[in-house]
Amino acid sequence: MNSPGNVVDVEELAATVVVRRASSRVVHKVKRTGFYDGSDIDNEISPIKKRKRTKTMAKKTTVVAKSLEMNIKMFRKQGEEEDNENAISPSSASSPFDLGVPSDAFGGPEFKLDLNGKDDKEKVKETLRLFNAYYLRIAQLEETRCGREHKSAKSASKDAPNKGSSEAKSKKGKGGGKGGKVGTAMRPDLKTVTKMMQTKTILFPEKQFGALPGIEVGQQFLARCEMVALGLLHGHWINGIDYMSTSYAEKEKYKGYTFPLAVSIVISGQYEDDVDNADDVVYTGQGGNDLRGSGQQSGNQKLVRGNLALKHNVDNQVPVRVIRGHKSKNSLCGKVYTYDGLYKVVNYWAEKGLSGFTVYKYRLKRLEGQSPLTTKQVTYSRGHVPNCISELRGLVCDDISGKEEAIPIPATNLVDDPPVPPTGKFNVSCILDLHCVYLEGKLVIAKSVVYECGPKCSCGDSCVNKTSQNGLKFRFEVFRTPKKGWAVRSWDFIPAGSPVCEYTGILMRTEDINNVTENNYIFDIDCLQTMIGLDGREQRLGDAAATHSHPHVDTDDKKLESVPEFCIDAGQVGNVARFINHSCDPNLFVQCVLSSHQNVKLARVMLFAAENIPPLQELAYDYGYPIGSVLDAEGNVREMACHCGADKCRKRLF
Ligand SMILES: C[S@@+](CC[C@H](N)C(=O)[O-])C[C@H]1O[C@@H](n2cnc3c(N)ncnc32)[C@H](O)[C@@H]1O
Repeated sequence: MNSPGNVVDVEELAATVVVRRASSRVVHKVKRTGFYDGSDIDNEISPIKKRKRTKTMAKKTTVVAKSLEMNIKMFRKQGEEEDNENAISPSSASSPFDLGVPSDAFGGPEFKLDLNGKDDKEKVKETLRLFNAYYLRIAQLEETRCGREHKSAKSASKDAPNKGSSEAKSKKGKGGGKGGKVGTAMRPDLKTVTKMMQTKTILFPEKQFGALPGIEVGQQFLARCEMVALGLLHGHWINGIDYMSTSYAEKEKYKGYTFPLAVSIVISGQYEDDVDNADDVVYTGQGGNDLRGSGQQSGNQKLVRGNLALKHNVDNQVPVRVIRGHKSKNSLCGKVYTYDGLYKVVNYWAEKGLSGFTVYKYRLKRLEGQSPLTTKQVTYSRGHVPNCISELRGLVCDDISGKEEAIPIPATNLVDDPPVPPTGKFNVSCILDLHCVYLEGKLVIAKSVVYECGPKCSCGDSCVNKTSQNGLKFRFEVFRTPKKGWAVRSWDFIPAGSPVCEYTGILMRTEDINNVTENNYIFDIDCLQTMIGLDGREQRLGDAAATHSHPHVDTDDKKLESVPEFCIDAGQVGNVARFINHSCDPNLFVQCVLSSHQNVKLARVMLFAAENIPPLQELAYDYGYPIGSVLDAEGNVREMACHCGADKCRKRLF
């Protein structure tokens, strides 16, 4: 496979243009999607090429073009000077990644990282969780800062209209805020990396070649910075090649190796199909690109920096880690990155490229004995992500929601003979109408309770503090499993922290269902119990203030109510959540949400993505039953075997 356009990630580069140009815009983006999704990159760059423009568009385009030019210059200079070392560096005085946020902004429990006693996989998970926590907090702070500065710049220009607004202009130009100027907001993801460097929470801070423990083939990332946070990628958030510089030659453990030496490459594949023959790759080196996204060469490539490093991988027989970018509408820069494992750099050569300039090519061959490529797994083992419902094998129902949800939820059954559809009535919200703290529409960790704006708030439908009320965002499928009955998966990539769905059903008093023995669809609304850590329940992390000031949490409640007063019974009626199974290593977490009322005993129950979830991976949360806590009608302890398949499976559901 030939992999064009892997020299520089122009989309990443362009993203910085947009962000620097107008902070308020970025904030808007961040608000809408959580991660800056880069969806306006094309809109920003392509106008350069468009002939028909309005006057405003032409002006806007000039600004963008100038900014792009500046970024390109900065990028080139950086590339020349830095030899790829620490391109994202908190120590650099002129670093565009200065944090500029109050140091007390990160006091919450979500910013703690304790890797003691954790295995490699858990360390990766925890580090990514921390990345998300920092990211969302920083995005929120940026939003506040930019809003404040724009407001003060505006009022300054109002106050001094006759001075040619020089004061206002200077305010606008220089910006009073820490860590950025008005109109020069920085990307929260880059700031997040800086924060993680400062707090020494990058998982593998030292560059090293080879596989990194806990990072598995097929793991997906929303942004390059997530990979930087782990150490999978290091220095550069734009370059396609990350390498160890000549300074490593002085280290004893690298005696005998020639440096620079490449550790990872990013292939910015444009199409899913690119990966079909992905065991064998011809990779184009770096340099000589016009950096404008045309993919065209505008000069000769040289055998320096990353290109020289890859040559040394051939000479030293050192493999590189390969990361592929795939288009995705849910992600920063419109891409999701997948770690595809280690590749041997077999050989290299120089040739005249299509534009007549010299390019370096490297043949890469995937090392044997690694887990199969996930894209192949998706295609051949798990079945490929269908384009439409008619492609589904074993289809037993077109839409279990009966058009109640905006996106249909098909059900498939390749297990039963004859195949049967799931039973039960569908309902999008809890029957008996019951009814915050979102950071950019996402949550990275369960809080005691999240307060959302309700229907009586004047904020309107577009309010970001109504995230859980906006219906399904992802395409789900209910499918039959051999050992767990029905299960749910998504056809879309689900970014960490996204609301997935609510758990709906009939709202019941717990005492009324206590005599019902066989109902596997009861969800205790145990928000109060988890808030105050009753009955051995794990106390959810959250702001203590909310807990203590809550009108429905008083001392008597604490004493009396170790059993939740209410529950949601989805046995007969419910939505897609009733088919979501338990896992001892879950990819979802449970969150209590209050919106139209303040009674925590009747909170809504939402499921959120605990990590980046690739398409077709089964969705699951931890049911959280303490072993021995479920009794039958005679009071005997009931047992149920767990078939979640997690490495650390507890073997019993209850
Ligand atoms: C809320 S329902 C989930 C959907 C269910 N699988 C179905 O077919 O409708 C909960 C029930 O699913 C099954 N289940 C969920 N997770 C399981 C697991 N990890 N291992 C075994 N059974 C599981 C158990 O029967 C459990 O009582």
